[in-house]
This record gives sequence, C-alpha cells and structure tokens, in this order.
Amino acid sequence: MGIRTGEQYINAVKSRKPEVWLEGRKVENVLDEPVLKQAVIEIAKLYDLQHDPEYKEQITHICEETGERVNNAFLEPRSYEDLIKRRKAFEAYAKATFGLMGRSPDFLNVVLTSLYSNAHFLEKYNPQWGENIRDYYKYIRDNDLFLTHAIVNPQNDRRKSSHEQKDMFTHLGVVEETVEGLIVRGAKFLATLAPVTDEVIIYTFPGFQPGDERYAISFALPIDTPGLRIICRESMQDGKRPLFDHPLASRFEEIDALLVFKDVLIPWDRVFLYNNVEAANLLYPKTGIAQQPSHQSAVRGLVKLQFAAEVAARLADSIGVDAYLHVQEKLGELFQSVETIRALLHAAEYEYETTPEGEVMPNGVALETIRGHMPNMYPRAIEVMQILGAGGLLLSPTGADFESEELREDLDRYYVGREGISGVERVSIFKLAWDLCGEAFGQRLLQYERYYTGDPIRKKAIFYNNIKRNGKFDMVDEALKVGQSKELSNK
Ligand SMILES: Cc1cc2nc3c(=O)[nH]c(=O)nc-3n(C[C@H](O)[C@H](O)[C@H](O)COP(=O)(O)OP(=O)(O)OC[C@H]3O[C@@H](n4cnc5c(N)ncnc54)[C@H](O)[C@@H]3O)c2cc1C
Repeated sequence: MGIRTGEQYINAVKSRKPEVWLEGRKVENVLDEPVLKQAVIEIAKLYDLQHDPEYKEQITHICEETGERVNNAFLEPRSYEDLIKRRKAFEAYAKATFGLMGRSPDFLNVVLTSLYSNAHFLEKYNPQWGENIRDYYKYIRDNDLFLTHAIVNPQNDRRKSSHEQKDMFTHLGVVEETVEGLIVRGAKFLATLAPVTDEVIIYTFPGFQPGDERYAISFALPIDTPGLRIICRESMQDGKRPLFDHPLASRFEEIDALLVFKDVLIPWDRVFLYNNVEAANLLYPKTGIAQQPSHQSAVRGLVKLQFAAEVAARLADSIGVDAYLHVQEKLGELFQSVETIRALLHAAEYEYETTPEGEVMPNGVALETIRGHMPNMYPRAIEVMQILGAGGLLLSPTGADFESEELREDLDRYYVGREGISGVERVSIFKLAWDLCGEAFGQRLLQYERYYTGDPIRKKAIFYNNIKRNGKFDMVDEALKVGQSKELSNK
C-alpha cells in the first residue's frame, strides 16, 4: 500500500475498538472524545503531508523492495546522504507541530527500522525472533501504521527488580507459554498517544537481574487486542477550549497512558524476545534503538527549542522590553542554545558512524550531548519566557472578551503593546507563551524534554563512564610531567 493519507489513518482509528479509559469513563469511540480527536486531526495532517507535492519528495522515497512510496523514517541509512534525507522528513513533521508532538509516527518507525537493520542480533538468540522483527517491520512500513510504545515498568519500588516486587505481575511478565503464543500479565508505561495508534510495541530498558527472565520480553500487538486496557492520564485540556485562548494546548495535547495487560495472548510470530536476560540487557546497545531515534528527537527538539526561543523574543518585542540589556542577554542565551543544538546535530550527521553491516548512524557522542543539554536548555527557555512575560502572562482576557462590544474599547486601549502592536496581537502572543510556560500542557512538554527517553541523570553518568572514565588523562599527565621536572630541577 505505501504511504497513507490522513483520511485512511482516520478510517483506521474509526475501525478499531481499543479498551480506553478516560477520567473514569470507558471510551466508546475515540473520535467522539474532543481531547483524543484533536490528536487524530494533527496526526492525520502529518499523513497528508506525505502526499503534498511540496513535501512528498522531502518526506518519502520509493522502497527498493516493493516499488511503493514509503516515509523516509523507514529508510535504512547507508550513507551521509541517507541521513540528510531522513532528517528532512523529521524536519517537515517537527515543523508542522512546532516540535510539540514528540511521538509523531516517525519516532517509532525509526525504532522499528533500527530493529530490522539489526535483526541479526535477535537471530543469534533465536532465528524466529529475527524473522519476526523483519516481517513486522515490513508490515508496518508497507501499511504505514502508527505505533505507540511502552518500555518502562510502573513506579512501584524502584529499589527492587521486577521479580522482587510484592506482586509477581505488577511489572509486565509472562504467565505461561501456550501453543499459540505467550500469555502476558501486568503493566507498562508511559504509552503516549496509545488510544489513537494502530499498534503497540513493547521492549525494555537494560537492567534485568537473574530471576527477571519472565519480564525480559519484547513483542507487538494491534492496539485493540482483547485484554489490553489503556488507562489515560488526566487530560490537560478538555479539547473544547477556543483556539484563540489556547493556540497550542487546544491542538497538540498528546495523551499519555498506562497499559495494563490482562492475560493477553501474544502470538508467537509477534514475539521478538523472551526469557533471556542477556538479550534484553543488550537490546539497546546492540540494535541502535537509542541512537537512531535520537536523530528524530534531536531534529524535533531543535525545532521545539527554536520555537520557544522565538516565542520568548516575540513576547519581549511586543511590550518593548527587549530594549533592556538583561533581556537581550537572556534572549541571546536562548538563541545560542538553539545554535548549539543545531551545530551538534550537524556534527552528528557529518561525523556519522558505520556498523560492520554497513548501517550508518549519526554520531553517538554528539547525539548524547544533545540529549544531555536539552533537559537544561528547554526548561531555561521556559523560565526566560516566565521572567520576561512577568505579570502580563497571568492577565490575558479571553477571545470572548474581545468579542464584547462593551469591553472592546478598554481591551484595545489597555492591552495595546509597543507601537504597532494592537491589544489583540499582544494578548495572542502572551497566550501562546502561556500555553508553553504556564499551562499544565506546557509543564508536560517540559517534563517530556527531561524524560522522554530515559533518566537524563543516569544517561549523563553513563555517557561519562563510557566516553571518558577510562583512566587516561594524557594532557594532565603531560602538564604534571613538566611541572614535576621543573620543581625537581629547582632543588
Ligand atoms: C511526557 C512523557 C512522555 C513519555 N512517553 C513515553 C512513551 O511514549 N513510551 C515510553 O515507553 N515511555 C515514555 N516516557 C517514559 C520515560 O521513558 C520515563 O519517564 C523515563 O524513562 C524515566 O523513568 P521514570 O519516569 O519511571 O522515572 P524513574 O526511573 O522512576 O526515576 C525517578 C527518579 O528517581 C531516580 N532514580 C530512579 N531509579 C534510579 C536508579 N536506579 N539510580 C539512580 N537514580 C534513580 C531518577 O534519577 C529520577 O530522578 C515518557 C515520559 C514523559 C515524561
């Protein structure tokens, strides 16, 4: 089939009946829920972008194997040029959502492509697992499906491994093997956009201990598989707030969910890994499923950071405070952050790495450096927005107020910005900023930048341990040599 249209995606959502819970209610039809429907509309636009003559060449390519047009997120990079091709697709999607939808379909499609490219790793443990992941990749690519994923165990007692938790099946694990497949029970989080996806893929972070075998699993299923319960977090808007008042929150709310598996059957052809602690612990380092999708995250993160910096600058300009030195210094800092990430992204692509099998990956050190800086840079952009907007952020009237004939004159007079900025324009800018820096919606976006791919604190420590903690201090030793020999000769 190749690339889907937005309409085909919406029809697929309509055709499914996943078990979704939202605020204590079982959702009968995802598209009847304003807050879920909004996400469907935005995702549908991304699918349509693939057919837009302006973007088609940038986002898609002809698949050599099928002759069908597919998204560049399914491209197995073999060269620098392939990385750039893929980046252009990421860029188009990120710009269409201002970088605010982290789990657009391209994210997991890259994960899957990376698993496909490295199927030989799984094959080593079990030839069937390798074959399953290859078939699954082709199925998702050729039908252009949208995946969610859940890799984290619920936050119960983090000091204990999965098999040591009070209840054996708090963490998702295998109950039994049957002729048809595995029966699994327990929970995983945090499956962003789960209610509006086609499929879910489960895999795991490293860290399994002996005894955790039943939890060392990876598999995929249709999102409406019987026994799979999707419990959404409290929504951060009701999906009905006017676009004028919440220009971002009313469009880009990505619902997150806990997935509960109630003795769900995983057919054998959908099992990618099972009962193998070693394979589960090596899955991340050996299959590129951190490094390849970090390319998408870096591109998307760059767009989001740039957007936040521009909102802060536009806000400062609208009330003339960018005339002050400290404001200029803060905005300068934000735009330097943007340029730092842009430079690192280019470095990651330019200094790419090639695996023995010929797969090309953006440079891991540069990507991890982006990952390390974003949890500081993005929250700082939000803080600067709060500092520069000050009390005005809390004082915006609504679009309905502007429609009142009685109020309009007051609003136009007292909300007017610097010369050339009308009251409506100034309020619109402040509302945009408030969605990012004040609303619960914006707080989630911030938390996303910290945690979307694991704990940034441990990730930085791992970076130090892998890259630098090798007992080699050549320059320091050289400097010590000179100092020591001088001291000795002075004696
Ligand atoms: C908005 C958002 C969207 C997300 N979307 C998805 C998604 O679509 N799919 C998905 O699978 N995941 C998703 N995630 C989850 C993400 O992968 C996790 O949040 C992340 O891995 C951190 O795990 P945790 O939240 O369980 O925190 P924890 O691991 O419980 O950490 C909590 C705190 O305890 C500390 N800590 C915990 N354990 C240790 C330890 N062993 N050593 C030292 N310190 C420790 C951490 O440093 C941290 O400060 C999302 C997260 C967010 C915030």
